[in-house]
Amino acid sequence: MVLEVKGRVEAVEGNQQKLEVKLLLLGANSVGKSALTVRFLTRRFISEYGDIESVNSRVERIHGQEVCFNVWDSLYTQDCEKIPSVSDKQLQWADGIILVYSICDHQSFDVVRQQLQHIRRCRKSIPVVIVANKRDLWRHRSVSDEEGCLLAQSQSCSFFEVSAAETFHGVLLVFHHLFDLIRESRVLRKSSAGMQGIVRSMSAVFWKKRAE
Ligand SMILES: Nc1nc2c(ncn2[C@@H]2O[C@H](COP(=O)(O)OP(=O)(O)OP(=O)(O)O)[C@@H](O)[C@H]2O)c(=O)[nH]1
Repeated sequence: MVLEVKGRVEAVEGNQQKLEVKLLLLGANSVGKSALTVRFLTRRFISEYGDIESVNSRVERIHGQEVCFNVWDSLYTQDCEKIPSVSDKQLQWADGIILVYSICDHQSFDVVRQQLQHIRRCRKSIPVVIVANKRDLWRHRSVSDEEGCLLAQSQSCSFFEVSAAETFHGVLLVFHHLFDLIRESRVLRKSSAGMQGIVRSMSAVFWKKRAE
């Protein structure tokens, strides 16, 4: 079940504003999307998770500011004829994406590669973090960390290897890092919109003067 969530910035007590970010988790079946989500939201690791697609929230204070994380834990549908199980709705909704694969499953790495290609075609500059999960199962590794790193570098993404089963902090780092990327990209968008505004006003003055 997918629950719709509120707007982007909400006023809270006084003049302070609560920042809101929307994070989408994608990746093949059983790579640990729910495990990562639940770890981040509750600090806990539970070994089994239902097949429920959901958006859940958690509010945190980062650098003195309230941040509401809305996390969409998606389901991978194998029978999808279209590009691997990423809908337009998901891509329009998200401020940032976490692409998850399991280090023990090379096919799940291929799914991430395909999903990333699709994402870059639709939303070229959306912040993306690639997460190689199940690091605790290194004895069964079939994807090297170099492969993950190279893919991330080639598509301007960040890369983390974690274990949702083992630690909360590694998982927290992923979500916080994505939050930082989203904040930077918003600042960049704002300043480029500001520049465009200045250029527009200057050219309006210029053309007005020429017309006089
Ligand atoms: N050893 C180990 N097992 C993990 C880890 N993360 C998840 N799992 C296990 O992998 C299985 C699948 O995890 P899920 O979180 O349900 O994976 P998912 O990607 O949400 O799967 P779908 O809901 O099918 O899309 C579960 O049995 C988890 O307990 C991890 O870091 N290490």
